[in-house]
Amino acid sequence: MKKGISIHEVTKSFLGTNGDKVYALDKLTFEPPHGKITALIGPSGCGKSTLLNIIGGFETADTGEVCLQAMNGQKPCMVFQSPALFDWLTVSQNVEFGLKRQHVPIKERKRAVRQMLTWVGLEAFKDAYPNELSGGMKQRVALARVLVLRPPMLLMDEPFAALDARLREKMQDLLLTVWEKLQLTVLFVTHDVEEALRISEQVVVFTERPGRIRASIEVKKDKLSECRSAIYKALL
Ligand SMILES: Nc1ncnc2c1ncn2[C@@H]1O[C@H](COP(=O)(O)OP(=O)(O)OP(=O)(O)O)[C@@H](O)[C@H]1O
Repeated sequence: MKKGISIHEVTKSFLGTNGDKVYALDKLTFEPPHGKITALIGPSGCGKSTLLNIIGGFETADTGEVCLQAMNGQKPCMVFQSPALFDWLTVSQNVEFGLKRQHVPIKERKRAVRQMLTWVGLEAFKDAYPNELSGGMKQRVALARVLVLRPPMLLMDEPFAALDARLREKMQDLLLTVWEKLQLTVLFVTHDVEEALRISEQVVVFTERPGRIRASIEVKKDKLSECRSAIYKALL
């Protein structure tokens, strides 16, 4: 069976303040490469978050289809710009939460949480509460909390946009390290061309609203300046 995700002619509208329909996406079709990181970039309001919300099951498309093949019934997981942790739970309890809900046996749960906290470098903070953590640390907990569920696909909506430049780079490195271990399919919304070039193997540039795909650019690490120019050209 074919693996991965395909998005076919997805259209989505919302009701505007004057009662008219506002089209966020218009017959959007694309197939993100399986097991790779794809960056989605485009003008503000062109429907990038709407697309992630439809894939994640938080919104429904008016028409069109999103096919999630060979995911064994598992759902994609989403990471937002603001980490939204459970403030009353410790770091390890936050990471454990989803596994507990899935009734994963306690021994297995603890082992998975320990491993994930090591991956994101938060072992020393396992008993801390979210309000004791910096923004970057909270985002690492948010990442650990979804990765521990071993999702086949990760949807990331400007996850590092609120962090300062140095921390953002550290988080990008962390994402790449984790991605190398898990090889999951990632859709990553960003406004930052350099971030897209650094983390992804493909950059999809959207048109103005209603969002369609203007260009799909393969990132070749030995030809970064050509890729950069192609992205800026598509964004014009
Ligand atoms: N729940 C909603 N109700 C009404 N309009 C909405 C809703 N969600 C999104 N929209 C509208 O749909 C359009 C696309 O929004 P969306 O958030 O998907 O864009 P985006 O590309 O992610 O934008 P940004 O880059 O600024 O985050 C916008 O015009 C937005 O105002």
